[in-house]
Amino acid sequence: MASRKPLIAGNWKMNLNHLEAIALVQKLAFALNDKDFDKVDVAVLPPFTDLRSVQTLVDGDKLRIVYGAQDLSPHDAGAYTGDVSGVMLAKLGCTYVTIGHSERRQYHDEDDDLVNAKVQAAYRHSLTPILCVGEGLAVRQEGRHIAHSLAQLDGALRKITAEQAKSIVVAYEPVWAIGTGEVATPEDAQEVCGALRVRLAELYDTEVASAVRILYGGSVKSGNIAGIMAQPDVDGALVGGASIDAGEFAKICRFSDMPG
Ligand SMILES: O=C(CO)COP(=O)(O)O
Repeated sequence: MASRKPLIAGNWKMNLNHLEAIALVQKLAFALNDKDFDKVDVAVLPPFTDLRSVQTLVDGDKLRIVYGAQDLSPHDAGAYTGDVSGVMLAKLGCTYVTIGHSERRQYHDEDDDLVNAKVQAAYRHSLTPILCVGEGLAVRQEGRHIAHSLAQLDGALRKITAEQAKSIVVAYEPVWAIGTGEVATPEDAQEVCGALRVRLAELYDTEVASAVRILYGGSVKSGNIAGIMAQPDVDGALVGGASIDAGEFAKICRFSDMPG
């Protein structure tokens, strides 16, 4: 069994300007210490417009916080007005890029083919995808949540080699739990995260399956993180709303101190 270092990633969504971004990362750096970073990887995923400011702060103060973007273009350069490429994100020192978030699937009609093209683009530029999968309420009520999430995983990983897949981060984010305060139970999270790991073993092998970090996302707070992290196939969290409050996010990063 590979030991997987937990990852707590904060998806700021469309919140915080570059000055607010600097303030938040400074507060977070102040709240966390080396012992925390030895136990957990901490990432922030700000809007594109904040990335340069975050890079300057992280580099200048040699912070152990890493950062990434919330999306990227499937193309590397060219006439794609408004898009941002993996080349640009890599140049800004991004470690991660979120791909296939349900809000992109919903509001920008992103399908599995586009998600797959974006995953390939991320790997072309040595960015680690945080691939988001997860079902909406209707699918959950029909009991098809596992099949739905596995199909999204299959679609995203087409043409991705075992060597590449080993480093991917998969985030299970049931849409009905995002921003609703309706957190999945730890058992719900484990059920799908476990099934995703089994699928990784089927698509590749057990080495890949045991290396990949699988996160849970959806109304994660300091009060529910411990129970979620206690699940064997949950290796971290993708945090939305609670990640733009430095104190609350720091508590989530210290999940081992939180009551279960
Ligand atoms: O979408 C999410 C993270 O990507 C989850 O958002 P909330 O934590 O606000 O529910």
